[in-house]
Amino acid sequence: MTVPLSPLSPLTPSQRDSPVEDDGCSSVRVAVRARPLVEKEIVEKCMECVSYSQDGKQVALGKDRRFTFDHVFGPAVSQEDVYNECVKPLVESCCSGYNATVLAYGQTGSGKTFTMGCGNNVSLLEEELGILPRAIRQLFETVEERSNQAEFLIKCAFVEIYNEDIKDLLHPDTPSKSISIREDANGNIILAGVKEEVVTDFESMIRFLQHGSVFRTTGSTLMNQHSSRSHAIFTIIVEQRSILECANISEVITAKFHLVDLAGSERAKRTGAVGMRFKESVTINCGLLALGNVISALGDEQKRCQHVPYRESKLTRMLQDSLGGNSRTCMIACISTADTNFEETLNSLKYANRARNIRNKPVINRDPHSVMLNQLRQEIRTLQLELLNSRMRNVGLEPVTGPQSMDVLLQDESHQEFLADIRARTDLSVDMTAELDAVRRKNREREYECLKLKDEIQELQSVVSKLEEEMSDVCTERDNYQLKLDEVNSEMTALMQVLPHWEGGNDVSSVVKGHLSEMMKRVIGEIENEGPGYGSSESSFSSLDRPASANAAIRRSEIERSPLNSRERNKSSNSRPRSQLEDSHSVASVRDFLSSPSKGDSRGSNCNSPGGTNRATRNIINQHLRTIRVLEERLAVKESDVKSKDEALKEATEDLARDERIFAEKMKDIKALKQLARDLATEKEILVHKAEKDTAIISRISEEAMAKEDELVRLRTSLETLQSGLPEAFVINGACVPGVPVALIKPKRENVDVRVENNENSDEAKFPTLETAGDVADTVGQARLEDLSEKIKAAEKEKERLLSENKAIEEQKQRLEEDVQAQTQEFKRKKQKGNFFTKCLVGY
Ligand SMILES: Nc1ncnc2c1ncn2[C@@H]1O[C@H](COP(=O)(O)OP(=O)(O)OP(=O)(O)O)[C@@H](O)[C@H]1O
Repeated sequence: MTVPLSPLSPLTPSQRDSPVEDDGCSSVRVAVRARPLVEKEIVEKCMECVSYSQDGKQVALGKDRRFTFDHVFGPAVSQEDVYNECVKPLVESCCSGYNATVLAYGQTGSGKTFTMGCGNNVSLLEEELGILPRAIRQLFETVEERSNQAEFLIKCAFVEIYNEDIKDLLHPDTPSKSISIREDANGNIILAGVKEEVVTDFESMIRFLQHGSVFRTTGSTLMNQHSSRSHAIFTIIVEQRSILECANISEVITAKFHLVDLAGSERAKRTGAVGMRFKESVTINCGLLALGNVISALGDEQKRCQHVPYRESKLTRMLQDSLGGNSRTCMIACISTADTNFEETLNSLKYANRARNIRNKPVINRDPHSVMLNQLRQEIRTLQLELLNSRMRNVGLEPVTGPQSMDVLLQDESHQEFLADIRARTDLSVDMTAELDAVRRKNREREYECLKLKDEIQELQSVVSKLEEEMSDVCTERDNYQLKLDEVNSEMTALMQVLPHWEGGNDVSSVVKGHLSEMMKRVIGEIENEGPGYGSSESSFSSLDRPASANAAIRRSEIERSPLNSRERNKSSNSRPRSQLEDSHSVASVRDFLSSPSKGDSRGSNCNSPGGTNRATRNIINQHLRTIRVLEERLAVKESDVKSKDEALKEATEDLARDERIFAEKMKDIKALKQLARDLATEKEILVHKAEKDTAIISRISEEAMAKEDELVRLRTSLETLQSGLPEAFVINGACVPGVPVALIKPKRENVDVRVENNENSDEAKFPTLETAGDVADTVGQARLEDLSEKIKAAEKEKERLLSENKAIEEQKQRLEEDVQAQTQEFKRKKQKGNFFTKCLVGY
C-alpha cells in the first residue's frame, strides 16, 4: 500500500539539486523509479511494499527502511515527468559542451528498458515514449533553435556489451575482436573500431536506434518475457562550431551523451536461467558487481584517492568518464513495488544510495586547436587596434579605446582588404585543422590495423617455422634413405668399373676375384645387416689377392661414398634422378661377356690355367650377378620405400595440420571452460558470502524471537497473577460484566461512568461490585492491567511477525543453499570436463 511519508531530516548540501558545486565538481544525481505491479504480480496477489514521501525525495521499503534520493518517482509518475526531471537538463548541458550520461540500473524486469525507451517496440503511444526518443527530439529542437549561432555535426553510435564482448549494433557485421576501449591523448575514453553515423534529423536517428535495438541480445526468463541480456549504450556525439559575430571568434566544442540501459541484476534461481541464460546471468552479475566496486571506491571518502577498479570489466572501463570523470551523470534506479521482490528492491536502493556520493568533474570540451586559433585572432585584433590608434595619432586624432574601437576599425574601408585576407587565411587554417584531424583519425585506425596484422603475421611465422623444423626432420630421414640407396648404387658402379680390367685380360681373374670378393663381403654384410630375404653368399677371396688397379677402383668408390660427394650426388640426383639403367648397362655388358665364348681361352698364355680359371671366374661372376640382381631389387625396394615415406610425410603433414586445428579448438574450449570455472567460482564465493550473511541474520532474528518469547511468558505469568486477584465481575455503567478484565472494556476507563451500587435483589448482588473489589478497581492497578494486556497483544503480534520472518529467512537460506549446491555441482562438472580435455591434450 502506498502511504505518503512525512518529510524526514532536511537535505544536506550535497543532496540538493546543485549541478555544479563551487569546486567545479558535480555529484552524480540519483533518482528512483518504482514501476506498478505487472499483470503476473497482480495474478499472484502480490502486495506493494514501497511508500513515498510527499516531497518526492524519499522512499520507504516496508516500515522502517527509508532512503533519500534526488528524485523519487512513484508508479503513477509519467515518462514525461521522469524525463523532464532527470534528462532534460543533461541534454541542455550537452548542447553547451558538457559530457552527459544517464544510466538505468535495477533488477531484471524492474522497468529499465521501459524507462530508457530503447526496446524494439515501435508502436508506442506518445506518453509511453522513454528517455531516448525524447532526448533525441530535444536535441534536434535545440540544434534548430541555435542554427544561426552555431554549426552542428551530430553523430551516433550504438553498442552492447554481451558476455564481455562489445558489439556494434549499428554495424552487426563488425567482429567484436576489432573493437577495443582506448584512452586518447587527453585521457578521454574512446571506442576504437566502432563506426559512428552522422545524423541530420530526428527521424534518421530514431531509425538508427530502432535498427540497433533489433540486434540487441534479448531472451525470455521467468521474471521478464523480453529480458535484455546485455548492457546497451547509445552514444550521441554533438560537435558544434559556434560563431560569435561581434568578436569574429569561432570555437569548436564537442560533447558525448551516453544513454545506458544496463542488463538487470538477477538470481538464476528466480529467472530459471540454465545453460546459455545461466552463463549470461553470470557475466551480467559480474559486470554489475564490477560497477558496484567502482561506485564503492568512488563513493567512499577514504577510498576516493585510492585505485578505482575501472579495468575489472568492459562496462566500467566504458563508463570511466561517466563515473568520477568528465561528465554530468544521472543514475535512475528502477525498482519493483511487489513484496515478492522486497530483497532485490532493498539491494537496488542500497546500490543506488552509494552512487550519490560520487563526485564528477565536468568541463566544457573545447577543441584545443580552436582555442589556440581564438587566441591568435585575439592577438590580431589587438595588433589591428594598435595600428588603428597609431594611424589616428598620425592624423592628429584621438586614439580609440574601449570595446567599440574594434568596430570602428572594422568599418574602416581601407582595412577591409587586409581583414578579408586574414579571414580567408583563418578559414583555410580551420579547414586544414579539420583535414588534419581526419587524417590523424585515419592514421590511428591504420596503426591499429597494422598492429593487428603484425600480430597475425607473427603467429603465422611461428607456425611456419614450426612446420619448417618438422619438414627438415622428415627431409633428414629421407636423405638417410637416399644415402643408403646411393651407397648401394656406388657399390654397383665400383663393380662395373672392375669389368674393363677383366676384359683387358691382365691378371683378370685375380683382379676380378679380389675386387668382387671385397664387394661381396661388404654387400653381403650389408644385406645381412638389413635383414633376411636376399640369400647369403660365401666368398673365398681375400683382399690380399687384390691388384693395385682394383684397389684404386675401390678407393674411387669409397671417395664417391664420402658424405661430401654423396651430398653432391644427392644434388645431381635431385635434378636428374639416377637411373638403374645406367648401372644396368654395365651389368648387361658383364652378362654379354658371360654368354659369349671364353676370351680367356683364346688369350691362353697370360692365364695360369686358362680354361679352369675362367670357368671358375664365370661362376663367381654369375654368382655376383645374382647378387647385383638382388641389389637391383633392393634398390627398387628402397625407392618404393622412399616413395611411400614421401606419401607418409604428406599424410603426416596433413595429420599435423588437422591435429593443430583440433588442438586450437581444444585450447579454445579449455579457455572457455577456465573462464566459466572462474565465473562459477566468483558466483559461488558471492553466494557463500551471502549465505553466511543470511545465516548470521537468521541466528540474530532467532535470538530476538527467543527473547521475545521469554518476555511473553513473563508477561503472561504476571497477567495470570494479577487476574487471580480479580473479582468475577464488575458493575460498570449500570451493567454487570462478569469475569471481563476492566482493561478490555471500551471506552477507556476514565470515560466510563463507574457507579458504586450494592443492590442485593439484582443480579449484580451475585457478583462483587467495584466497592467490594476496591483494591482491584484501583486506578493504578487497572491502568497497569490495560498496559500489560496491550503489551501482551503487541508482543504476540511481534512474535508472529518474527516467526513468519524467521520462516521466510529459513526458506531463503534453504534456497540459497540449494543454489550453492547446484552451482558447486555444475562447477565440479565443468572442472571435470576441463580436466578431461587437458588430459586429452596432454595425451595428444
Ligand atoms: N513505469 C512503468 N509503467 C508501466 N509498466 C512498466 C513500467 N516499468 C516497466 N513496466 C513494464 O514492466 C515490464 C518489464 O520492464 P522492462 O523490460 O523495461 O524491464 P527491464 O528492467 O529492462 O528488464 P531486464 O533487465 O530483464 O531487461 C515490461 O512489460 C514493461 O512494460
